[in-house]
Amino acid sequence: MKQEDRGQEATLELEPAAAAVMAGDRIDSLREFATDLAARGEELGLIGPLELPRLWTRHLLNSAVLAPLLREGGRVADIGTGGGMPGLVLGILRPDVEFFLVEPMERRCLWLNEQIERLGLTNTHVKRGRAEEFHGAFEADQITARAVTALKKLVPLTVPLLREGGELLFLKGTSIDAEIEAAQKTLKKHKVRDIEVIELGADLLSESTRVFRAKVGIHG
Ligand SMILES: C[S@@+](CC[C@H](N)C(=O)[O-])C[C@H]1O[C@@H](n2cnc3c(N)ncnc32)[C@H](O)[C@@H]1O
Repeated sequence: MKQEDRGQEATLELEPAAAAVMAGDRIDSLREFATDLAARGEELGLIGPLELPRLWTRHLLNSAVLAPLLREGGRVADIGTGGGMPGLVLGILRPDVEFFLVEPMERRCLWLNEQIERLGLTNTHVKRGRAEEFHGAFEADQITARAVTALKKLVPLTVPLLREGGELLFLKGTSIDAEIEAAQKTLKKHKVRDIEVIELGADLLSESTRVFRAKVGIHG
């Protein structure tokens, strides 16, 4: 084993027991993605140099907590997928759902398409461009996003991509209450209702995840 390989092995987080519980029979594909992301993610600018020791908990499983919230047979648009979180992870975990991964950066789209092909994910498709470029081009039942922008800007980018009665599911940090406060006018304007902030993963992960969940429109 080369010296640099030993160095990487020492810093990469061991797979937590929760991974197999959360991924079920999709665990092998999730492991394949984790291995490639750990090996090439930093070089490709997909994850920061400090992320390897928390790749599973902070990135892969933090994304995976959304999987049980996705509607069976529905269509999900993940906005700003970057290196794959949460959209590609969810595409692995929920083969019954169709995913559109919306990402403007060419290099990231190439990476996502490579992973989709390698893992044989026939349910997952990359849409290269900014969310606003797809307004009127397609509709989703649910929209996911992580670390793209604050709620006040994210809502106008995403709501036009949602069908009536569709749902927003945004992975957010501790700033979410302040973000909701700052976005009050925008939320009202875009008919965002039934707003909840839910904590997910507390039973399985050392760190739970905060999710902004809301419906959009008058019906459904
Ligand atoms: C900080 S990265 C987060 C990537 C990934 N969601 C994650 O959590 O690891 C933000 C991503 O959003 C993308 N992005 C920024 N503005 C966007 C827009 N208007 N529509 C779609 N994607 C956007 C960027 O290209 C980038 O890949």
